[in-house]
Amino acid sequence: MSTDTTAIGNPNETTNIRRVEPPVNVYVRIRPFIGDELTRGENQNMLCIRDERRIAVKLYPTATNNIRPAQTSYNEYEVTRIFDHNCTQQELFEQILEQPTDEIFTGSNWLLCTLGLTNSGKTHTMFGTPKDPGLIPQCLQRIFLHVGYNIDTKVLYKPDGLENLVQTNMNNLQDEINYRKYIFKDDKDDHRRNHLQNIIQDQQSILDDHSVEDEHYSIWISFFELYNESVFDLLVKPSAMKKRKPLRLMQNSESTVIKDLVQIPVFDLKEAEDTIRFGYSNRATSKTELNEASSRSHAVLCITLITFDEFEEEPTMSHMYICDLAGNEPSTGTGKQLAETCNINTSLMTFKDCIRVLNENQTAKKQMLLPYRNSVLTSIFRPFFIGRGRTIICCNVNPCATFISQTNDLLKFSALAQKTIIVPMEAPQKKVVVESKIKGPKRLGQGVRGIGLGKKKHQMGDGDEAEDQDGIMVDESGLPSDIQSVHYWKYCTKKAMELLQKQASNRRLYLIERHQERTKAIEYILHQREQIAQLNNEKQSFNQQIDSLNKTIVSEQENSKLIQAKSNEYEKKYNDLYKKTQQTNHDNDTLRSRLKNVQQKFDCLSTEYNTTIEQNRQYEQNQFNEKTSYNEEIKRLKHDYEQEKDEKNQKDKLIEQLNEKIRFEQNQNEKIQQELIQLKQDLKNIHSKYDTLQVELLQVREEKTKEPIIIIESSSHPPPPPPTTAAAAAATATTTAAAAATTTTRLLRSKRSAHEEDAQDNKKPKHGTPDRPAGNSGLASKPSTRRIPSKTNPDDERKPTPSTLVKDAKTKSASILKKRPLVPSSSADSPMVISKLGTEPTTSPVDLQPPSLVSPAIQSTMSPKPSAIQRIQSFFRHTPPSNRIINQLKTNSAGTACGPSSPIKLPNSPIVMLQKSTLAMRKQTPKRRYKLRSRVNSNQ
Ligand SMILES: Nc1ncnc2c1ncn2[C@@H]1O[C@H](COP(=O)(O)OP(=O)(O)OP(=O)(O)O)[C@@H](O)[C@H]1O
Repeated sequence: MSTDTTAIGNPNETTNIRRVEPPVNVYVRIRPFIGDELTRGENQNMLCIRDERRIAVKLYPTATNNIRPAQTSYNEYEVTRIFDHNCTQQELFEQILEQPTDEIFTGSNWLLCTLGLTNSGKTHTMFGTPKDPGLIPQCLQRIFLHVGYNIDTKVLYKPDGLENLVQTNMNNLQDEINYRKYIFKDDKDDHRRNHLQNIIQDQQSILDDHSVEDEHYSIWISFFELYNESVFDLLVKPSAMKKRKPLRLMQNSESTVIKDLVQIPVFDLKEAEDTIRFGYSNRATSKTELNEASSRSHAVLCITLITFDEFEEEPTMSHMYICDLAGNEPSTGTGKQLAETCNINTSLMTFKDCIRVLNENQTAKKQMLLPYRNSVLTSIFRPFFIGRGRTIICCNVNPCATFISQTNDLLKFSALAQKTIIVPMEAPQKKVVVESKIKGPKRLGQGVRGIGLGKKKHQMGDGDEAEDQDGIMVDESGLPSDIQSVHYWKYCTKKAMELLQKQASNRRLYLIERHQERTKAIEYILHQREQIAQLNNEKQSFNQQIDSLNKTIVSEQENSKLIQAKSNEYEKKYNDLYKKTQQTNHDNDTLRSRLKNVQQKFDCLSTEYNTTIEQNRQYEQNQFNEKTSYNEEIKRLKHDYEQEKDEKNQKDKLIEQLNEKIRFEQNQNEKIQQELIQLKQDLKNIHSKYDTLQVELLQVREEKTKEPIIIIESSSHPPPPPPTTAAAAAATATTTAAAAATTTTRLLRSKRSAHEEDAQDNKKPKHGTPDRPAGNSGLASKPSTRRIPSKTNPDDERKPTPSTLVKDAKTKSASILKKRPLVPSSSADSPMVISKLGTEPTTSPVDLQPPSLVSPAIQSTMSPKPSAIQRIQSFFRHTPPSNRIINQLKTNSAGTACGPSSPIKLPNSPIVMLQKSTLAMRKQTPKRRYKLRSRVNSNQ
C-alpha cells in the first residue's frame, strides 16, 4: 500500500498518523436455511448478492417508518468479501484466516471476531464440527504445520500479557504443569499430563549445554469468556467453575493484561484442540427462543506464538485473538437472561461505537476518544483499536425474512467498519523478565552471546560505574583517549552493540525472507506430501489391481485350458458342420433351381394375377355401370309404379262409380224381378191352364182312342229340343195334338228300341253308365263318355215329357222376356254374354241382354258383378217342374213322371252351374223308363 502520512492527534488514544493502510477486513457469511425455516416461509429472497463484495437488502415499506420509500427498495452495502450459503469452512478459512495465521510468524497480532444476530452461525463458523472444523481448528492446524518439528521443547519463555515474556524456571511453570494435568486428565498414558514436567526436569540436566541453532517456537493457549461484563477463565478446573471468580483487568498505556489468566503451552495440534474443547465445555450457553445452545458470553481464544533463534537478541511474541461474540438479540427475556442479553448488547454496542468513532475520526477529522472503557470487551481489544494489531470482522447473517431489519443494521455497520482504517503502531520494546536468580541456561534474551562480552560487561559494569562518575578523558570525536580505561572499552562495546544491532536488523530481514521461503517450501512439501499420499494410495490401488489381475490371469489360464478343450470339440463340430455345409450347399443349389422355377411360376401367376385384377376392375366397372343402370331402371319403375298407382286409384274411383251404377242396375233388376215375378205368376197361370189342357187332352185322347194309352213311355223319350224361337215354342204348343196322334206309332217304335237299348246297356261297360256312382272307375267324370240325350237319342226330341213341357214354358217366357223391352233401345246394340251354362251350346245357353245403363267403354274393359249376374241369370235358369204339376200328375194319373229329381233352385238362390254330366245323370235309362212305365200303369 501507499505510505503517505498525515498527522492525527494523541498517539495513545487516537491514531496520530494516518497512513493509507489496509482497512479493517470485514467479511459477510450468509448461512443456509436450517430447521423449519423454509416451511415457515422465511425464504423471501430478502438478500441479493450483487457480486463478491456487494450485497443488497430488500426493504419493504412499513407503517411506522416514514423515512423509507413507499415502494420496495434495496440498500446496498460493500464489504471485503461475501460468502453465500454454499461456502464451506475450508474456503472460508483460506479466504479469511490463512494469511493472518502465516503473518503471526512475522510478529503480527491479529484479532478475529464474529458479529451477528443470535442463531446466525457465529459459533459454527468459529468452532465448526468434528467433521467440518471451523476457523479455530484450522488456524491451529496451520500454525502447527508451520512449526513442524521446531517446537520449543524446552519452554524457555512464557508470555506475560500482550507484550512481555518471562523466562521460565521450575518455579514459574508449576501452575502450567498443574493445568495440563487436569486438562489432559483423560490421556491414558500420562504422556501429556507429565510432558511439561519432564521437560523442566530435563532442563536442569542440560542447562549448561544448551545451545540454540535454529528458530524455535512455543505455542501458548489461553481461553476465557466475558460473561456479564466479567472475565472468567475457561481453563480452570471443572470443580472450580461453580465458585470461579472474575479475573481482574490491568491496563497500562499500551496494553491490557488479564491478571492470573491461565495460559498453557501446547506441543502439538491434538493438545491444542483438547485444550480448546476443555475450555469450550466450560462456556456459558443456554437455550433461548431462537437457539438451542445460544452463547451467553463472548468467548475469546488467545493463541500466543513465541519465536526465538540464535540471531535474535530477544525472542519475539505474537498473538492471535479469536473471539466468538455472543449474538445480538432482542431484550425479551426476564431476570438472568435479560441481564445477559443487556450485557451482551452493551458490549457489542460499545464495540461498534469504537469502530464508528475510529471511522469518524478518519472521515470528519475529529479527535474523539474511543469509548473502549464502556465495556470489558473493548477494554481487552483496545490494543487492536490503537493499531497494535490487525482486526478481522466476520459478520454472520441470518437469512430469515423475520430478522431482515436487524440484518440490515448489521450490514450497515459492516460497510462502515470496512471503510475504517486502523493505522498500525510500532510495537514497543519487548521486555524479557528474568525472574530466576539461579544459574540458568544461556538465553538468547541475554543477547550478545556471540560476542562473548555480555557476561564480562555485566560483571564489569558494577565496578566501573564509579569511574564513570569520575571524569572521562575523550578526544574530539568523543572516543576515550585512554584505551586502557573502562570508558574506552565501554565506548567500544557500545559501538559494537550498535553494529551488532544493525547486523541483527539485517539478519531479521534476512530471516523474514527466509521464513517466507520456508513457508513456501513447507507448502511445497505439503503439496508433495499430498502427492505422495495420493501416489501411495494409487500404488495401493495398483497393487490391489495387480493382485486382482494375477488372480484373473490364473483363472484366465484355467479358462484357456477349458477353452482349448472346447476349441478341439468345436473343431470337430466344425468339420462335421463343414461337411453338412457342403451338403447344404448342394441342397441350396437344388433349392435355388427350384426357387428359380417357382420364381418363374410366380412371375406367370403375377402376370395372371395382374390380368385378373384388371378384369376384376373392369368387371367391377361393369357392375358399377349395371348397378347404375339398374338404379335408373328402378327409378323409372318406381316412377311407372307411381303412375300406375295413380291410374289404379283412378280406376278404383271408376270402380266405385261402376258399383254405384251396378247398385242402380240392381235396383233396376229388382224392378225387373218384380215384373218377372209377375210374369211367373202369369206363367203359373199358363201352366195351370196348360196342365188343365193336358189333362183334358189326355181325357180327350182316352175318349177318342179306346185303346189304352201308355203314357209311361213318353217319359222314356227325351223332351223335344227347346224351341229356339218364340215362334217355334208356339208351334210346339199348337202341334201338341198332332204329335199325340203319332204317339202310338212312336210308342211302338220306342218300345222296341227301348228293348234294344236295354240290351245294349247290359252289354256296355259300366263306366259309361251315368246312374252309377263315379266311384266305380272315375270315368264317370269324363265328359266324352256321357251321353247327351239331345244328340244321342233323337227320339227324345219327339216325345214331350213333363220336363220338356216345363222347359218349353220357360222358353216361352224367355222369348216373352226377350220380346219385352227391358232397356232403352240405345243399349240394345251391345249384347254381352254373361255366362254359359255348359261347355256345349245344346244344353241351356242363356243369352242375356246387357244392362241398358252400362256404357260401351266400361263393357269392353269391365265385367259385371258376379252376384248381380247370378241373380239375373237365375231367372233364366232351367226350372224344374213345379211341385204343383207333379202333385197334379200324382193325383190325376198314376206313374206319371214329372221331371228330374234334382234340387229345386229358387230364383233368389245362387246360380248353380249345371254341368253336362248333371244333365246326363237325368237321362232316362231303360230301367228308369221301365219303372216309370210301371208306376204310370199302376196309377192307371
Ligand atoms: N454455514 C452453516 N452451515 C450449516 N449450518 C449452520 C451454518 N451456520 C450455522 N449453522 C447452524 O445454525 C445453528 C445456529 O448456529 P450457531 O449456534 O453457530 O449460531 P450463533 O450465531 O452462534 O448463535 P448464538 O449467538 O445464539 O450463540 C446451528 O445449529 C448451526 O449448526
